Order: sequence, then C-alpha cells, then structure tokens
Amino acid sequence: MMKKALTIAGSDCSGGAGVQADLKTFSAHLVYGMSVITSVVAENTSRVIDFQNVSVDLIEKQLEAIFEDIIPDAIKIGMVESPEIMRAIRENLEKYQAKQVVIDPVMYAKNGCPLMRESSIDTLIKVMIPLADCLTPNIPEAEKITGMKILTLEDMENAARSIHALGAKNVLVKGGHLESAAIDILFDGVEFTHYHSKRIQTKNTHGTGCTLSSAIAANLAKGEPIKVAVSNAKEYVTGAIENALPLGNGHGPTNHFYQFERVVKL
Ligand SMILES: Nc1ncnc2c1ncn2[C@@H]1O[C@H](COP(=O)(O)OP(=O)(O)OP(=O)(O)O)[C@@H](O)[C@H]1O
Ligand SMILES: Cc1ncc(COP(=O)(O)O)c(N)n1
Repeated sequence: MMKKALTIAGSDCSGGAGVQADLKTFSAHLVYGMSVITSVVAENTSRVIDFQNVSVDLIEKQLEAIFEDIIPDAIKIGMVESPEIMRAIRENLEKYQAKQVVIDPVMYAKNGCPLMRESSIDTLIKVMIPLADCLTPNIPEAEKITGMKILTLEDMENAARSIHALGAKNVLVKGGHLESAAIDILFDGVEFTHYHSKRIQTKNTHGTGCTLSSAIAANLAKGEPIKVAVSNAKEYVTGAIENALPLGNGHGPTNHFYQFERVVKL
C-alpha cells in the first residue's frame, strides 16, 4: 500500500520551493502527496513580490478535510508566517494525533526576503518546536532560535543540543550556509550524527531546505528510522542539487526527478 505524506506550507508559484517542491519530492519517493496551503507567495528564482496568508479558518478546514479522510503517515511543515497560524496548526495536529512531524522553520527565502514575521519567533519556539519529531533549521535559523553565533561544527552541535532542550525530538542543523563542505548535524538527545557531502558549486539552490525536509518526511512515512531517513534524504537532496535546473534568472530550482532521467530520456 502506498504511504501518504502531507505538507503544510506556502505555495511557491515558480515551483522550486514550498508546497510545489514538497509534492515533487513526495512523488519522487513514490509517496502519495497532500497539501495544506498556509500562504500564497508570488515569487520566482530572483525575488519575492508579495504574499498573502490563507485565513486560519480555511487552514483549519483544509486540515479537517485531510484528517477525516486520508490520514498521513508523516507531515512536513514549512512556511508558517504568523503566530495565529502556528497556534492553529499546533491545536489541530494535537487534536488529530498527527505523527511523524518534520518542521522546517522557514524564516527567509534564498534572496533574503522574510517569510516569517519577527514576532512569530517566540511562538515558533513555544508552540511549534515541541511538536517536532524532527526540526531542520539552517544556520541563520538556528542562530535566531538559540541567540547563539554559529561559525564552527562545534557551534552547530551546541545549537542542536540547545534546540533539543526546547522540545524537538530530533534536531538537524543544516550546513548549507557553511563555507566548507555541506555538513548537516543530527542530535537525537543522545548522540550527534554528521552527514557529509561535498559542496557543489552552483547558484541553483532554490528550495534545497524544502526538498531536504520533505524527503525526510517521505522516508519517515515509509517507516525508516530517523537516522536512515536523514541519510537517504541527504543523498537525495545532494543529487537534486548536482543536477539542478538552470531555469530563471536567479537561483534556479533543484531537480527533483534526477533519478528518473536515467530511466526516461526527457
Ligand atoms: N552548494 C551545496 N552543495 C551541497 N549541498 C548543499 C549546498 N547547499 C545546500 N546544501 C545542502 O542542502 C540542504 C539544505 O540546506 P540549506 O542550509 O541550504 O537549507 P536552507 O537554507 O534551509 O535552504 P533554503 O535556502 O532552501 O531554505 C542541506 O543538506 C545542505 O547541506
Ligand atoms: C513558499 C516558500 N517556502 C519556502 C521557501 C524557502 O526556500 P528557499 O530559501 O530555497 O527559497 C520559499 N522560497 N518559498
């Protein structure tokens, strides 16, 4: 039976990040994908033009429609811009006894445009982080959450430990913003696991964080334990970056279907 995954995130009309990246990632893993849209973002590979949040009422009704009918095996949460939407997601996921929740605490787009208002950070910490089976901050996000400056692998480990203490079961601090290799560090409350890949020289990295977190959710939906889920997801995102698509004028999207190109000549 096909496993099912849900993304609760913003819509990126240009298709490289947000809900669109998540659904492509679920499909590439042969997992049935569903979506609850939190915000409609007018953006492309170069800039965010504008966004409008979906009302709390309609977000709750999307969740109701999903959970009364097709129960997801795992959930990925991406852009959640406001404290009210965060609180509604927390309440509803508790009500529906959601399992395997991966949270990517999206704060900014690649080009620096804010996708979460500053006043949401407190609610993110108190309301969202304790929901997470796995939280996947990048370095700037981990700095905002912890108030620490992160320059080294040891700093990443310390940040992961302090975010774990806020209630996330597993914390993956992503090293995409490091200068050296792309090393991500997982802390499960007991030990650290380092996931290495070489740094790929490309500007086409639109949606890397969305793709990694939804690949973790797809692997959890299939029943993989967290360390295997992160390892498989890291391998997948590295391949998607290596084969990234030179589309648009800015940061092009990753290639979610690179594995299929060996089978089907496009
Ligand atoms: N140039 C690169 N080469 C190899 N791996 C990379 C590169 N850039 C990012 N990654 C990897 O991509 C994944 C996403 O990390 P990153 O730190 O870019 O997340 P992010 O900043 O949240 O992404 P986004 O900017 O899409 O929100 C991580 O596994 C990271 O190591
Ligand atoms: C709707 C939405 N969600 C998340 C991101 C972050 O992705 P990136 O930092 O790769 O642009 C984005 N740009 N848009």
